[in-house]
Amino acid sequence: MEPILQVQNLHKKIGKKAIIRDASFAVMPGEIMGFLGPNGAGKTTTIKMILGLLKVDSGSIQIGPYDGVKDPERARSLVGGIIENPEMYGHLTGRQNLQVYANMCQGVSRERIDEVVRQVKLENRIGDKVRRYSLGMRQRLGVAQAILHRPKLLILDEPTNGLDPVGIKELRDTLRQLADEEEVGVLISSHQLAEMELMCDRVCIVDAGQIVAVRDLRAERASAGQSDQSVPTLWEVSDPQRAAELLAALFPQGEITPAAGGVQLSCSRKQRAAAVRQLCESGVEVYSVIPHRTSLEELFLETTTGSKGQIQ
Ligand SMILES: Nc1ncnc2c1ncn2[C@@H]1O[C@H](COP(=O)(O)OP(=O)(O)OP(=O)(O)O)[C@@H](O)[C@H]1O
Repeated sequence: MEPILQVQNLHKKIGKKAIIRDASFAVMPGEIMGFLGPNGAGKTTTIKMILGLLKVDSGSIQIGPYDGVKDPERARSLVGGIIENPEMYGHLTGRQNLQVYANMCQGVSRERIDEVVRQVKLENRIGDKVRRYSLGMRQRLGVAQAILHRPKLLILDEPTNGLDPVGIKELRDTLRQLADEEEVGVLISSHQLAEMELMCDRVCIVDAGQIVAVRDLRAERASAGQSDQSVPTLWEVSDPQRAAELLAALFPQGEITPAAGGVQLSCSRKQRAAAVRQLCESGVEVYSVIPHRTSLEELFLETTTGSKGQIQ
């Protein structure tokens, strides 16, 4: 399968400052890709170049079969985007807003408007004036507007800003459905790491204008529980000292450290099963066994410096 977006060796200077340095990443059809980074890392600048709102200094942006730099119009016909809060007319209804936008696109029928309204689950409120909408409803109307022309790539810059948990979940469901059912590739920037961990198939972390990590969360989720890799594991037990002795006897190579309510020891799935048996047979009660996987927040903090404008 070919990527719907392929960014390669992208560079951008503003004034004398290098804002983006040699950035390369791809988004596949049907994939939700998180675009993460500290304030000032260069996310919006990259997104603006992909959307054709900012000139590229060097490097390439391929959108489907089209060259985004040399053939911007055709390339952008495949893209829908929202940068921060979508602009809407508050005195018009949701449907009228979509109609205004549809009039600027070619071939958007009334049926298509009905279809996107259903997709973003605004059927019950589409006849209300937009000034009465919650932020979450405005965001979903923004998504409806962005997908009216059936883009293959949807780009959202910080769409979860200011949304409450219900609004975030609704947006997540809408994007998941677009990715799964219509094979739309989604590039979404956000600072909400826990939310991105739930929403994204992969994440790309940018720091000081460079891509510093790409992580395949979907593959990690699929392999979780199946892989027999050794991972740091927290053992919450009735008698931590006795547990430490028993675990040390069972795994002489292992490093056992005290932890809240128990001990910590790295072990594989099979080793965990053997250890639980041993502890229980020896009269130590096991309350929980928690394998620890690196969270997105930990990866983010490890790979980013905070983009304090150190590049020139
Ligand atoms: N028009 C401009 N003139 C000068 N510097 C700019 C301009 N636009 C962006 N920058 C600088 O480029 C860097 C990257 O900004 P950008 O908005 O792309 O970051 P971001 O990752 O989207 O940050 P945030 O998470 O805060 O939105 C910042 O240092 C910013 O100050």
